[in-house]
Amino acid sequence: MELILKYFPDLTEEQERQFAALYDLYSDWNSKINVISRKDIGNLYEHHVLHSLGIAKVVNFRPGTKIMDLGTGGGFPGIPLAILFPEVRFHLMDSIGKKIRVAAEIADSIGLKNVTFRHARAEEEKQTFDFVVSRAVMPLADLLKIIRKNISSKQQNALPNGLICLKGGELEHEAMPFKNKTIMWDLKDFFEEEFFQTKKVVYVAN
Ligand SMILES: C[S@@+](CC[C@H](N)C(=O)[O-])C[C@H]1O[C@@H](n2cnc3c(N)ncnc32)[C@H](O)[C@@H]1O
Repeated sequence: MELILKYFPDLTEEQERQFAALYDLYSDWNSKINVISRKDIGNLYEHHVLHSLGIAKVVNFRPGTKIMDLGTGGGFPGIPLAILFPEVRFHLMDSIGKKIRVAAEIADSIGLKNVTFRHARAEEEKQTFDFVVSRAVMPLADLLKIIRKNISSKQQNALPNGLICLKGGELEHEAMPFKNKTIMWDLKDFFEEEFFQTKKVVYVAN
């Protein structure tokens, strides 16, 4: 939890309480339904919560922004982002019902009011959003194909509407076809922990 305050020192008491509650909630739920690797639960704040918040280091979403988290699993990156941006609306989707249930239970336990959940494949979602966020779900090209229908043409942020992904490792190849619409940031420029050395935030404009 100190790690979150190290990089996001301006949290309200409510946000601090919500982030702090995540450890016990994920430990408990993860022992019943696997949403993150069991041996990684001790690294919850670094590998999952702070990693998700990497998106907030590159874009500051305006109040009223609508965001879909495609393949959220147990709520990453959607839940940490929803805590950080209480005035932004998040729609968390996953095709596996028991995972989205964990995300919904955790959001309910910490009193998150700006999140909706849907158990379905993203291909079936018809609503539109300013951004789609995603971590560890599928290659960029496949994501872009699915979400083309979900990106609203009305702009309300400094960054034009599009896809924002958390990715690791070599990406030049994957992003090549969309090179002129892509911006990449290295998370090591924001977070000093070793885990972030190779991690990136990738944005593709719609
Ligand atoms: C490796 S997990 C990552 C979960 C989470 N984003 C995280 O980083 O912890 C990938 C998730 O994507 C979901 N998924 C894959 N294809 C999907 C689709 N077409 N629509 C919705 N969810 C999908 C899977 O059910 C799975 O929960």
